[in-house]
Amino acid sequence: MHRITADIPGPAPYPLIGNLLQMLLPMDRVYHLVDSLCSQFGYLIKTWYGPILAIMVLDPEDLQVVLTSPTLASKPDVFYDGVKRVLGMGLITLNGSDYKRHRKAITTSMHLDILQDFVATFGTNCRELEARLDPLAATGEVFDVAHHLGLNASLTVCQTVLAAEAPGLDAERDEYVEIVHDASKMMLYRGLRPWFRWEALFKLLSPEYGRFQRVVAGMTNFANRVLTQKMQKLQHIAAAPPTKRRQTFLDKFLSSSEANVLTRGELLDELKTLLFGGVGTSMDFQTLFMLSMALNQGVQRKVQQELDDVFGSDRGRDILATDLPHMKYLECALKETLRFFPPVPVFGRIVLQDVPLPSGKVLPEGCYVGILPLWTHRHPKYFPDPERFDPERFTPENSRDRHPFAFIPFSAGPRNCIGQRYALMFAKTVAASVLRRYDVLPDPDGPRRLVDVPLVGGISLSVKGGVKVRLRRRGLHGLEHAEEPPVYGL
Ligand code: HEM
Repeated sequence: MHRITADIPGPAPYPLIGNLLQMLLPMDRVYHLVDSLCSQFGYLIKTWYGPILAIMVLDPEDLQVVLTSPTLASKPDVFYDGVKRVLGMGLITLNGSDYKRHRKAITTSMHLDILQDFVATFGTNCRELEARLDPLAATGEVFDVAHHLGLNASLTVCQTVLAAEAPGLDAERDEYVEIVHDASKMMLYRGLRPWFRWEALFKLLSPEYGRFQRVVAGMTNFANRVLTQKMQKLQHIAAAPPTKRRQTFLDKFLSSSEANVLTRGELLDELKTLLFGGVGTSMDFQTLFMLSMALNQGVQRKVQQELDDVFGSDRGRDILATDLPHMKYLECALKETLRFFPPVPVFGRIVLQDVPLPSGKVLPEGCYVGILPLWTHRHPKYFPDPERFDPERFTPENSRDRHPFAFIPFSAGPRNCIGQRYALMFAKTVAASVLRRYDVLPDPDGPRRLVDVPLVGGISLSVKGGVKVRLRRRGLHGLEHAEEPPVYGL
C-alpha cells in the first residue's frame, strides 16, 4: 500500500497510530482539520487511521470513478460500526447481496406517484409549524429554528413514510428529535475511534458510553412503537371495507409483493434507517436554508417575489404539488444551500480491488475512501468564488457544463440517496410556507457571513449552538417591509 500510494500526498503518519492523534479533536474542530489538510495537500489526501489507509477523494473526476465503480460499492466496517450499532443493518450500512435485496424491495415503494401525494401532508403540517412560528414572529425574538423544523420533520416523516397518523407519539417525537441530533454526533465519534469497536473497551474508557446507549435505545424504541402501531392498524383496516385513504411508504410496502422479502427485524432496521435518514437530514437542510436566507437578504427577496407570483395575495392557501415546479429560483436557492452546507458532509467506501484514478494515481485494494462533499462543493475549479452564496449557479444554463460529480449532496451512482426527491419536495414546501409568510432575519449577535457559521462534526452537519434567527410577518400585499433589514452576502 505504501508503495502504490507513495505519490499521494498527506500528513506524515506516526508509527502504528498513523494520523489518529490529529483526528481526535473535539467535534467542533473536525472541519478545521479537513480545511487545513485540503489547503496543504489538495483534493486527494492520504491519511492513516491507525494501520488502515484512508484516502480522501475530493475531486469530481476521481469521484466519478469511485462512485460508479462496482468494486467500490461497500461501506467500510470500522467507520460504519457506530452507525450499525445505532441503525442496525439497513440500506445505509448493508453490503453485498443483502443490500441489493433490501434496495430493490424498498425503492419500488418510493416512487414519484406516492411522493406527489405527500405534498398535501407536507402542506398540512406547515400549518402546525406556522401556528408555532406566529407568536415568535409577533415578538420578533431570537429563537432556534432547528427545534421547530425538527419537530415538523419528525411528524412529517412519521406520517408519510410510516403511518398515516402518528397519534400518541407527540411526546416521543420531541425526544426523538433530540436523539437524532445526538445520534449523528455519536456515530461519528465512535467511527473516528476504531478501538471503541470493542464494546467492553468503549464501556470502560469512554465518557460517552451512557449517551451512546441512550441513543441506541431511543432509536429502537421509537421505530418499534411506530411499526407495532402500524401493524395493528393494518389488521384493523384489512377487516374493514376498503376506503380511499392516502398511502404512506409503509402502507405501500406492506401491501406489495415485496413485503415478504424482509423479515420483521430487517424491516425494523429499515424503518430506523428511513426515519434517521429522513428526519435528521431534512431538519438540517431546512435549518441551513433558513440561515442562508437570513444572511442573504437579497436572495430571500427574490425567492419571495417568485412566491408572490405563484400565490398572489392568497398567501394562506394550500400548497399543491402542481405549485412546486413553478418555484424555480427557490429550487436554485435550495441547491445552493446543499452545495454550501451538504447535510451529509462525510461518507465512505472500501476498495475491494485496485482502482486506477484519472489522475494516474491508484486506490489500493483494502484502503478506505472518504467522500466529503463539503470540500468538493467548494472546489474553485467547479464553483468559482466558492464562498459566495449564489443560487444562479444552479440555473439550467449555468449547470449544463458542470462536471456531473461536482455536486453530490445525495451521493451519486448505485448507492445514491433514495430520499432525494422526497427531501427536495419537502424542503420546497416548508421553505415556501415560511417565506411567503415571514421575513427571516439574522440573530444580531450571530455570524454575519455564511463562511463564519461554526459547524459541528457529525454524520450530518449541524451548527454549534443551534441556528438562531428572527422572524417578521410580511405585509399582506406585495413586498412591504416596515424596516429594511441589514443586507449581508449578496
Ligand atoms: C437533504 C436531505 C438528504 C440528504 C442530503 C441525504 C444524503 C444522503 C447521502 C449522501 C447518502 C449516501 C450515504 C452513504 O453512502 O453512506 C444517503 C443515503 C441514503 N438516504 Fe439520504 N439524504 C437526504 C434525505 C433522505 C430522506 C428524506 C430519506 C428517506 C426518507 C433518505 C434515505 C436514505 C437512505 C435509505 C440511504 C441509503 C441508500 C443506499 O445506500 O442504498 N435520505 N443520503
